[in-house]
Amino acid sequence: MPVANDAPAGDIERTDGDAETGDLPINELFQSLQGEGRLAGVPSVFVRTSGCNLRCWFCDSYHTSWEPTHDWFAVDDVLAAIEEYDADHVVLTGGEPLIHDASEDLLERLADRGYHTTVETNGTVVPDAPIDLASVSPKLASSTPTADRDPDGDGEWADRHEQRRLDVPTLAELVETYDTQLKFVVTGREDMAEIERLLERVRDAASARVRDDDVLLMPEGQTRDQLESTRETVADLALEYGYRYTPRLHVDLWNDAPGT
Ligand SMILES: C[S@@+](CC[C@H](N)C(=O)[O-])C[C@H]1O[C@@H](n2cnc3c(N)ncnc32)[C@H](O)[C@@H]1O
Ligand SMILES: Nc1nc2[nH]cc(C(=O)O)c2c(=O)[nH]1
Ligand code: SF4
Ligand SMILES: [Mg+2]
Repeated sequence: MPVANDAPAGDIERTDGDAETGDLPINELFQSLQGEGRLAGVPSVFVRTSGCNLRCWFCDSYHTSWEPTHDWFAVDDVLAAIEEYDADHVVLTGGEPLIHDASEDLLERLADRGYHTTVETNGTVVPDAPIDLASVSPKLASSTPTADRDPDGDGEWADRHEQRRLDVPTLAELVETYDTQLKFVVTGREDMAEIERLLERVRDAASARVRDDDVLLMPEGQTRDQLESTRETVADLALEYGYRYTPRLHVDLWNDAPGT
């Protein structure tokens, strides 16, 4: 049973800190099954930081990007909350977790304690920290919040999002530094040309190999109903192009319930 409001995160002491104190803005902390990627199905503790440098129109974590909410917690208290669960795997996500320096501290200390760490990231920042699986989700043109798709306004974020969303040298460095999966949110066949082009550029720029096996296509959709209309198309594209398909297991199981 996924844990939401009664999670230990609700019990850990709130600090009045800010970024300069080394604290982290935490939106939620809960246990669930990893729903996406190579480790789908593995029980994991999720730490969701708040704040993002991008604004995907489809963001399923609206309260970490478009309208961020959080409390500030000392890294010690985040660790204590994680340790209350019987889990070996920790997933650091957001928002964009790597825009916070304190994420590096958290990752170091999780590694010291023997946890397997996955970081869910948009691939625009290279951290200086140990990570077991970098789960990188580069953002395609179809993610840009143009005026007709902006959930919050009139396309004010479109230019900034467009300028920041892809950074090939950063993606290449992530691939070289970490065991990496590249997990693309796919809205339809139109996305494939950009994925192919981007992979070619990353493969040219990186000294490490990117196998087709490390490339995952994930259907866009925040709810079961939305996935109903994208998953088969995306599965067919994975077969056609020879990439991996990843489900969104948590959405299949619990729809869009918080803390899952
Ligand atoms: C909320 S993001 C947080 C981590 C990081 N900011 C990123 O985008 O990778 C977590 C994962 O959810 C994916 N995601 C967000 N909204 C989605 C949607 N509507 N459908 C499918 N995947 C989505 C992201 O691409 C990413 O892989
Ligand atoms: N169960 C579950 N698996 C996930 N994998 C990546 C997630 C994320 O939001 O980063 C996520 C999430 O929110 N829930
Ligand atoms: S990069 Fe991640 S957290 Fe940021 S808006 Fe896109 S999906 Fe949401
Ligand atoms: Mg999620």
